[in-house]
Formats: sequence, structure tokens, C-alpha cells
Amino acid sequence: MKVFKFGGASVNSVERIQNVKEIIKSYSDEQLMIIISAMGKTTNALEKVVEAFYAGHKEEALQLFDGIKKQHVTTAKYLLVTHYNACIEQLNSFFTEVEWLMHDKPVRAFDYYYDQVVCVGELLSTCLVSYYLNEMQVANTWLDVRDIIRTDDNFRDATIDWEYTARKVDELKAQYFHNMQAAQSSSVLTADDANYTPGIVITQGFIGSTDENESTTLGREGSDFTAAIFANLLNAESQTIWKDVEAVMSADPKQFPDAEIIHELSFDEVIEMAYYGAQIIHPKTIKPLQNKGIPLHVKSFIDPSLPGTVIYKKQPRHLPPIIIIKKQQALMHLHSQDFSFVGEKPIIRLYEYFASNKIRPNLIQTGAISLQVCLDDKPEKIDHLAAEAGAIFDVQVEKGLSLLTIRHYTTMLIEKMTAGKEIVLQQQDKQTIQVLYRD
Ligand SMILES: Nc1ncnc2c1ncn2[C@@H]1O[C@H](COP(=O)(O)OP(=O)(O)O)[C@@H](O)[C@H]1O
Ligand SMILES: N[C@@H](CC(=O)OP(=O)(O)O)C(=O)O
Repeated sequence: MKVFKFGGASVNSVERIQNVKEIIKSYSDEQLMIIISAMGKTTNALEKVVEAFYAGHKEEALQLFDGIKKQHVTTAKYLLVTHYNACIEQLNSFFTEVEWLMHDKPVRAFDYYYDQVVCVGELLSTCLVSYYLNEMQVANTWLDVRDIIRTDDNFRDATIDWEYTARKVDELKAQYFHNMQAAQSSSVLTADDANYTPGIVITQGFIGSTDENESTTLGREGSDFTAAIFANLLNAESQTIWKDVEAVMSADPKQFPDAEIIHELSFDEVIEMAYYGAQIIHPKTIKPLQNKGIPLHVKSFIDPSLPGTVIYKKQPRHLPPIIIIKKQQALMHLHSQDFSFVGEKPIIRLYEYFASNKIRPNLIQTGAISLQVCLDDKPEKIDHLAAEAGAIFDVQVEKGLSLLTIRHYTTMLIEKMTAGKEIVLQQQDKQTIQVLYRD
């Protein structure tokens, strides 16, 4: 049993969905649990819908949503003939879910509406892919992951209820994957047999549901994590993330065209890379895989014959310097109001503010009577945090910064990367250097 995850870029057009079909077909003798994200930038587009709705601009929200509807219906038109009507019926039921919700004025918190609206991106994309595969004789079962992945109601960053989810995954395994071995070893079982299961299940990444059947999301780019949850609970032999790049590289090739391909990485290294902001894998993905020793492959959906990267327990001997740049950073300067030391109490309160505002600092530097915190520059969150922290500190915020992280740095590389830059803050240990500079 293998777990595959196809991200937004891999299902972004008719041709890309056809390409996904070719990849899945080439694994015809495997059991596959397939997790798919929303098409292209649909999640961003849905964010705009919910923002307009919550701001009281219902007409604008519906108009924006109409654009998303049209894009999916057009894709269905190009992909499907015999299954077209059934697919449109299912797409319509998801459209209605969102339109119903936006019928009334918002009365609950923004994050609740965010999850109810944004979750539809994955439902739509998986519906299209599943019908298309069935039409192309790649028999598969579509499942609504909200019936499987149970979470708490911490909307936009929901926490998994592993016990409930594990029970549901056991049921799924028994129903869809149980007789695949028999199917493989027996020449008797065929697709026409009542007991035959194709062993291909398609479901959504990134979303889940509470015990009250309210949709939740697991944090942006959370589909990698969903795939890892399934890999863990199904005891998969491997997980593969299909990307538009050849492999994991030593830097984002869009920013650094000379970035090197890395064929092998350890779980430890990737967890560090993700923590420092590498956009290649969601930070929560590694733990469920590491705990069960399940290797993670990153492969190119453009050329699946390429080896890609394998991430596993083994520590590769030599790694090149790995560069991560996080743009749009803000530095919050927090100064003791009465010249007293910054002890445990104000720090505990500050961390409580981080938690309640769902903020994860990217860098913290403490001094005797002051603290500096580097954060992603999300103005609403920063304003809120600054107002709360203002109760215990004098607060100033500096913007227009970028955070450079180099793992396995060399002095020469640091000099090259920071030449001519106005450095605001720097931290360094044996393996990693972080430099915050003005853009
Ligand atoms: N270290 C890295 N190695 C490879 N790609 C990276 C790295 N860091 C960032 N990327 C970027 O990640 C992109 C692929 O991820 P993404 O677009 O999020 O895919 P998807 O939405 O399909 O999951 C690549 O096009 C590349 O620009
Ligand atoms: N669609 C969600 C979840 C996700 O993981 O997407 P992708 O695999 O395209 O990064 C998002 O954009 O956040």
C-alpha cells in the first residue's frame, strides 16, 4: 500500500489532470490511497470569497464564488463525457453547501466561516479527478475525508483526534483494501467480480470535520500532513508527494536557479527545513512518517522517471548548504515598561498571546530588559498581538524585512548572501545561521 499526494500544481488544468491519470495508471498493480489538494490557487480564491462575505459584501462574495464554479464546470466539460452529468450533480451539491452558508449574515467567528467555505476547493478537485479516472477505466472510490479525519473545533488549525480517525481508517482499510492481495495473486478476481476492489481510493487533503459535522482545515498547505496521517494509520510502505520540481533542492529553484538536487535527506533534516520555512513540505508531515519509519518520496509529476528525493531515517553523509528565505517579516521590539528584567512571567504571558493569536515566532532574541520577536508580517495578527503585548511591554514594530536561514553554512556563503545587506538581527549555532535583514 502506497500513499500518494498530488498538490494544487499537479491538478491545475485539464492536461495536468490527464497527466495525473497517466501516473496513477503506471502503478496499476499497487494499492493506492490518493490525497489531492484544491486545483492550483483555488484555496487563495476561496479565501477572497470568505473575506468578502465576512466583510458584509455578499454580492461580491457570490460573484467571486461564481468564478470558481465556472472554472470547475469548464474543467469537467473538457474531461468528461459519460460521467459528466453525475459529476456536475456532485459539484452542484458542493456549490450549494457554500451558497447556503452565505445566504445569511455571519454570526459566528471568521475562522468558522473560513473553514466551511475553503474546504470546498478539495471536494471539487477530488470529485473531478475521481470521475475522470473512472471514465478512463481507472476504477477508484471517492471518499469525503470529513467522514474519516476527525478534529477539534480549532478552526483553520484543527488538531487531529487520532483515536477516532484511526478507527475510521481501519474501517476504510477493511472495506477498500482488504482483498487486494487476493486480487493480485488470483487470476479469478477481475473488475467484473462483485468482490473485486480496485484498491484506489481518492480523497481530500487539508480538511477534516468536528464531531458536530462542521468542516475544519488543518492549516495552509496541510494536504501533505493529511497524506502522512493516512500513511501512518494504514501502515503504508511509503508516501510520495508529486511536485512540479525534480526533487527537494538546496534552495527554492524559483529564487535560486543554481540550487542543487538532494537525492537523500533524513527526517531530522527535513523537519528542520520545514521549521525554518522551506516551502517544499508541510512541517507537520514528518512526525507521523518518522514514528512508523515510513519513507517519504518527493517526485516530479512532470517526469516521473526521475529518482526524486527520498526522506528517511538514514543520515546522508554530506549535505550541501541549504538556503531558506522568508520574505515579509516583521520585527517586534518589546521593552520592559519599568526597567525590570524580562523574567518568566512576562515571557509566559507573551507565549499565551502567541497561542491565542495563532502566531508562531520565527526568531526570538532576549536581552535583560527587552525582547525581539521576528514574525510573518500578517498585519491584523501583528496589530492584535502588539495591542495585547502593550499591557506588559512598550512595543515597536519594524517591517519590510526578510529572514535568511542557511543550514550547514560556510563562512564564504554567509558573506556572499549577506553582502551589502543591512542586518537587523543574527543568530547562529553549529549547524544553522539566521540573518534578518532589511529588504
Ligand atoms: N527546497 C526546495 N526544493 C524544491 N522546491 C522548492 C523548495 N523550496 C520551495 N520550493 C518550491 O516548491 C514548489 C512546489 O511546491 P508547491 O507549488 O507548493 O506544490 P503543490 O501546491 O503542488 O504542493 C516548487 O515549484 C518550488 O518553487
Ligand atoms: N489547498 C490547500 C492545501 C494544500 O496542501 O495545498 P497544496 O498541496 O497545493 O500546497 C492550500 O492551498 O493551502
